[in-house]
Amino acid sequence: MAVIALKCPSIEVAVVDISVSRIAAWNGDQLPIYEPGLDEVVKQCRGNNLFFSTDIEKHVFEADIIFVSVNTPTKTRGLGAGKAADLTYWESAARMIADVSKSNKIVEKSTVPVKTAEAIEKILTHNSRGIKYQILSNPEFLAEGTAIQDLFNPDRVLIGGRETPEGQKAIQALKDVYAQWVPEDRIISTNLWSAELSKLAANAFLAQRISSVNAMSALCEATGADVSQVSHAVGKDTRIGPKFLQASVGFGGSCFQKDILNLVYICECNGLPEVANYWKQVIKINDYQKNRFVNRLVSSMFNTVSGKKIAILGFAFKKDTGDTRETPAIDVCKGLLVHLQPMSPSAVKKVSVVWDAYEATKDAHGICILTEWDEFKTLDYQRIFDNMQKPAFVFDGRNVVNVDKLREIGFIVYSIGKPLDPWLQDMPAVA
Ligand SMILES: NC(=O)c1ccc[n+]([C@@H]2O[C@H](COP(=O)([O-])OP(=O)(O)OC[C@H]3O[C@@H](n4cnc5c(N)ncnc54)[C@H](O)[C@@H]3O)[C@@H](O)[C@H]2O)c1
Ligand SMILES: O=c1ccn([C@@H]2O[C@H](COP(=O)(O)OP(=O)(O)O[C@H]3O[C@H](CO)[C@@H](O)[C@H](O)[C@H]3O)[C@@H](O)[C@H]2O)c(=O)[nH]1
Repeated sequence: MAVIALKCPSIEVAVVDISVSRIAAWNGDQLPIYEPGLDEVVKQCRGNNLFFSTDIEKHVFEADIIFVSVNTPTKTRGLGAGKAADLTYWESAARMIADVSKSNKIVEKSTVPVKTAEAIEKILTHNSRGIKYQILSNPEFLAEGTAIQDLFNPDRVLIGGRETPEGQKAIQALKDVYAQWVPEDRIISTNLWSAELSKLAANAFLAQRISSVNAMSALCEATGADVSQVSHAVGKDTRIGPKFLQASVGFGGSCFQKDILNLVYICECNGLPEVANYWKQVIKINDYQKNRFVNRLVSSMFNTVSGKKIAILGFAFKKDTGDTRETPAIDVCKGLLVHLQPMSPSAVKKVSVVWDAYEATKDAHGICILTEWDEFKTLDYQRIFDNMQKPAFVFDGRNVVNVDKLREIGFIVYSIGKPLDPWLQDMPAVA
């Protein structure tokens, strides 16, 4: 919304939220999320044509187009628990819109199950005060850490709407907003269901690439191949392409797992268990990869981490974001705590957080790199080695360190999908 405000000075953008603390932060000096370039955009527009408020009804009443971007987490209870998207927030927003809005254009910005627009349409129509609503699906494709660049220069903007004259008119109104900075040939319009499904499909395809390369990384370790070389060679095929082939400890973030589970649930509900199982494997391999990493670590360290200090470098789910939702680091840390013997309720207290990598690694037995922050590429590893217990281990879950250099210093190094350190060769790493 901040980028729309920046690119469309004639449009007034009001961002409203039920969270008082978040809105206060958006109006303050320290924005509630870290995202490169966002501060500049917000500070340039705020108070001019970009406003943050908790006065939801007032702004919804005044708006010509309403974007609904509420959270759609995985349901934790009841029908579809653990898979289906929880549309509670969406439904509550729709009911409020029906009560106060005078505009007919409602845009689905949140990632939602296919056919949500139909459900929303029903809520709105049954509560309408004479307005004939047009629901548009305009899913968001930005990635955290590169959000501003992604929004400035999107691969595509997708707008789905009804194939009626009124639907087409609404699509055109939203197209006119994006056309102020996005080339027209990148603004795609489809029917509603294609737009909703394309968002889930895109995330499933992206996550599938990561699970594919991660599955290869296990085979690389078993055979002596190097996953970076394999990715490079495979990605050179223009039909495959080089992006999203970086082996890792597993994908994280608030979107991939949630959206694939949602896709799986939709497949099951539509009587397509084979298709559901196909996509489930993407998540299973991701879980396998995180387990495999923990097992490698424990088995290398004489099969126990009790009484040991493990330094975790990086906790965010990727670099250049402060977001830790569904980060693989959570599962790795939990996995390590499970290996503590005896397991006690105080195990979680054995975790402490510090700012500095040198402090974290001091007297540690092992290091896990779980986020690919640039900082970790240029640390003084000799200094770190000198201050650690011996043998000193590095488990690189992001393939950021120079393995040869670290081995020269004296570290035992495990790097995902790379030829194994002799120390690890005879040790089991089954998940
Ligand atoms: N985070 C991303 O990078 C990203 C990218 C693409 C799509 N999405 C999708 O966008 C949606 C939102 O994701 P997010 O990461 O911003 O979630 P979030 O939980 O960080 O933010 C959602 C906000 O909605 C507010 N909210 C909930 N109900 C409300 C209501 N009735 N009225 C007003 N405000 C309400 C919450 O207070 C919260 O601040 C999800 O569907 C997600 O899948 C997110
Ligand atoms: O080659 C790769 C690329 C990514 N990742 C990991 O995959 C996760 C997701 O990364 P990324 O997709 O870059 O970030 P997100 O912000 O989760 O963005 C995804 O999810 C958003 C929310 O739906 C979509 O809008 C984006 O298009 C989609 O890329 C992170 O843990 C990355 O470390 C890898 O392990 N290897």
